[in-house]
Amino acid sequence: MTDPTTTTSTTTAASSGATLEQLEERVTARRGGPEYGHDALITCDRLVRIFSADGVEVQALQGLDLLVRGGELMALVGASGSGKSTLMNILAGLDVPTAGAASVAGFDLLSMGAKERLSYRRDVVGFVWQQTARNLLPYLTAAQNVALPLQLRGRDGPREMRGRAAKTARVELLLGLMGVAECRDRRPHQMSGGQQQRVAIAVALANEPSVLLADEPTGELDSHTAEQIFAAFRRANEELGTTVVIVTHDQTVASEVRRTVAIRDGRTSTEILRRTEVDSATGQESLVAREYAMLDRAGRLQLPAEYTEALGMRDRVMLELERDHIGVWPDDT
Ligand SMILES: Nc1ncnc2c1ncn2[C@@H]1O[C@H](COP(=O)(O)OP(=O)(O)OP(=O)(O)O)[C@@H](O)[C@H]1O
Repeated sequence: MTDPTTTTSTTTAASSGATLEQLEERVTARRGGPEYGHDALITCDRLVRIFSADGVEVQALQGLDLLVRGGELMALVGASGSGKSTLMNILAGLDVPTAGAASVAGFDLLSMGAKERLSYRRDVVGFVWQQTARNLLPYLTAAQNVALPLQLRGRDGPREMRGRAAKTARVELLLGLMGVAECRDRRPHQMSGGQQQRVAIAVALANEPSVLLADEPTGELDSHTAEQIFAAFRRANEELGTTVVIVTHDQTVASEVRRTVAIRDGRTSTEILRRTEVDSATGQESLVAREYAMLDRAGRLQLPAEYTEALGMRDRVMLELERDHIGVWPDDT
């Protein structure tokens, strides 16, 4: 490895030595490449959301990039105020970003009109909120709550779902899948918090959404009940193929998914991927987790605070391009 202290210019290391023709070729090749997020179900591209309250601006999202592929079950984590709920409200179609781009299942979340937004919220995304009371209508039974979205879709829905028998069958199927079939004729106040949340997931799944969004769905529940709720999300993901995004503070939930994305100061900062590895000698399976930092489209990287603080890195760092990695050193001038 070269001694970083002798390096005078590092930012041009990647391009130094390239001829003008080679640089032009690289730019042309990049232009012809696939669009960002072309194969993703959810694409957030440099998403910005600024709130103004009493003349004060709050930048809740500061250029957030996120791609979620169809069929994923993933968790979003982050400190209070990092922008998780703001992102969920945008993905749910309840709020509109200030700038950037966001699309879900081909719907452009910035440009869609009122009518399109309504059908997006009714048919493309389902959501489950933390407050159990917010998810269900108190004067309807569990079965009636699940049937409501099907009735609201009415004539716009698929032909095979228009008859009363088909609707009843779907309600039964979803309540069964969520393990709350016995609650079908009960109103919310006659159910436990956990049962209410599982009925809420059934409601959210009624119109076969592409994406199920949940904002702290286990926040009001004890850990055993939280596990049951998480198992219900997993069943929705595995048996119905629904893409699931869960915002959670719950470490158990976050560690049970294959992908956990952390948000910091309105941007995605790190990501943990978990995969099953089989020991070639013993044949034993184990779950291996690996943490990654996010590199945004402009090449910006957020270094973990504990790393930069440990080495006293501030304002400026030195970079060195090596054959298979980039070195980062504290500025010693
Ligand atoms: N409607 C609003 N008006 C003004 N500021 C807002 C509004 N909604 C959110 N904010 C601010 O935006 C930032 C991000 O808030 P957000 O609710 O998205 O964070 P969060 O990560 O979900 O936090 P928590 O985990 O506490 O729910 C915070 O500083 C918050 O005060």
